[in-house]
Amino acid sequence: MQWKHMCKPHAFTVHYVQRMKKHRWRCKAVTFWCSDEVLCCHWLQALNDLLEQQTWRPKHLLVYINPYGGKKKGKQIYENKVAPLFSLASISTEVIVTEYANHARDNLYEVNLEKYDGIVCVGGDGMFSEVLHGLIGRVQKDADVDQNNPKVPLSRCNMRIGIIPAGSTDCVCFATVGINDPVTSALHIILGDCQPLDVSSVHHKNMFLKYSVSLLGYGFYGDVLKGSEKNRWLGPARYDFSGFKTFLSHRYYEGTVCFQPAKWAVGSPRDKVCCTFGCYICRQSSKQLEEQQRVKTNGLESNEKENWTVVKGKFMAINAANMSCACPRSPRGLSPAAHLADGTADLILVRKCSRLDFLRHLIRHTTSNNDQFDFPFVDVHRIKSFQFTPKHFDEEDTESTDLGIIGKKNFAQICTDHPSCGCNQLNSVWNCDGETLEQTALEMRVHCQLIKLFARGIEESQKQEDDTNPSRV
Ligand SMILES: CCCCCCCCCCCCC/C=C/[C@@H](O)[C@H](COP(=O)(O)O)NC(=O)CCCCCCCCCCCCCCC
Ligand SMILES: Nc1ncnc2c1ncn2[C@@H]1O[C@H](COP(=O)(O)OP(=O)(O)O)[C@@H](O)[C@H]1O
Ligand SMILES: [Ca+2]
Repeated sequence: MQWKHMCKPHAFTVHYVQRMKKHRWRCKAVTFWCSDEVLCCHWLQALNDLLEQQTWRPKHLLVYINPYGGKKKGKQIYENKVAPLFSLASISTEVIVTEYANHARDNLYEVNLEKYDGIVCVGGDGMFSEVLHGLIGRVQKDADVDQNNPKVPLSRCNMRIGIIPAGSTDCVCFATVGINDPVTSALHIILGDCQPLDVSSVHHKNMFLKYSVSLLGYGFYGDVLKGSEKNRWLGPARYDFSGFKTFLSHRYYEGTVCFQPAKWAVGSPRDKVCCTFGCYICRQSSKQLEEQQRVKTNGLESNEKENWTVVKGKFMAINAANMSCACPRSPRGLSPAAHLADGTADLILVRKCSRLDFLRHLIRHTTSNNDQFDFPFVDVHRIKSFQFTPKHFDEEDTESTDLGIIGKKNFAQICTDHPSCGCNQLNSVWNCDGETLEQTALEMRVHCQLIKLFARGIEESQKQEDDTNPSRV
């Protein structure tokens, strides 16, 4: 709210949020005029008192900008679209434009977090991942939690993160806000929205590798990412180019997947209902998970061996989606019914199939009412953890096999398995929220609601949600 002193009559301006089409929000203003100065002051006082009571709204923010993300417009987007809104809302900021990869992550280990009510990340999913690792790592360090222990319960992060989309895919923003629009994201931050988010930890034996909030994918999405890296100069189009090439190469990879189903979970990956604002399934599932954990720690349940399901095979893709992974390329995402905060991930196994079938499966990601899981070569499971071991995995010789390059000894074997492609690529790489992982054998575990975002999930479409009859927040 802003007040302008005008000689006569007296006036003040209220800025508010208006909902537009397709989850877009805009800041609008209305000016109230009054000839009675005392009455005007009373109104101002009352409105300011109401604003003061909204303690969940941030007042001090720490902002990291990746100037090289997406179309390299991060700094411009922040300065032109976001900073003016923050100053209108009387939010003070400390802005750091990153100078090198991992600058934001390293900085978060040093900075005095108590000075801030939240962190803002201007960039893509890779930049968000950096901030995520900095914040979670910092909180574990302060709480003396060993991140290398895959079984240890992690300490929750209360500091919220806001994402201003300025990257290539921006799927974390799209899947939590409903649109990649810097102004909309800035308004969610200003209003102090809060959306808890599941985070998966990824380990190789007893070594911590990475956290993932969106996609942990092997095979197709790993190869797309790897192939895109040398074409970073193409900007966001590098993924389409690499996607096309990866599709043509039509590789499959052998290995064993073991997973633990999330038995407590209320929903299933084939549900028609999606995760929305105030999601009932997230609330119910996380409550049941907490109850299950309470029973376990109280020793009321015998230490029964937890069920593991084992699937061995030849896979085009193995995708663990912590959230829908909706993005402009795929508006419903890799797993449309996945939830943001239910403590589970959806494990999608796409087995070896023909090129045409794989194309049909991919195309279904782009349309709104087709089920991409409705194929005999696709299985999907709601899980709490999984492990993957590639077939060509030599414990003694991890490094050379992890590079995926076969030695002479194995060559005959790959030629019979893989006659057509003529490549010597045995293993794929993992795509972990847009970063490639060195190791191919790994385990993943979901940590329910480990972090919080300045977002509120996807609001269900309302009839009045159009430009002619907008609704106000
Ligand atoms: C035929 C068209 C098929 C389109 C299928 C689209 C599926 C898209 C699913 C997207 C999942 C996104 C998960 C998020 C990953 C991000 O973390 C991560 C990093 O983002 P950042 O750069 O912002 O930091 N992004 C990515 O890994 C990019 C994944 C993009 C995949 C695009 C695949 C395009 C496939 C095109 C196939 C074309 C076949 C044509 C045959 C004639
Ligand atoms: N100043 C910088 N110089 C080089 N790389 C950076 C810098 N700041 C961040 N990065 C890295 O750039 C990568 C991609 O950033 P991101 O914002 O996700 O863009 P995109 O969506 O185009 O991939 C991330 O891995 C991040 O760590
Ligand atoms: Ca989830």
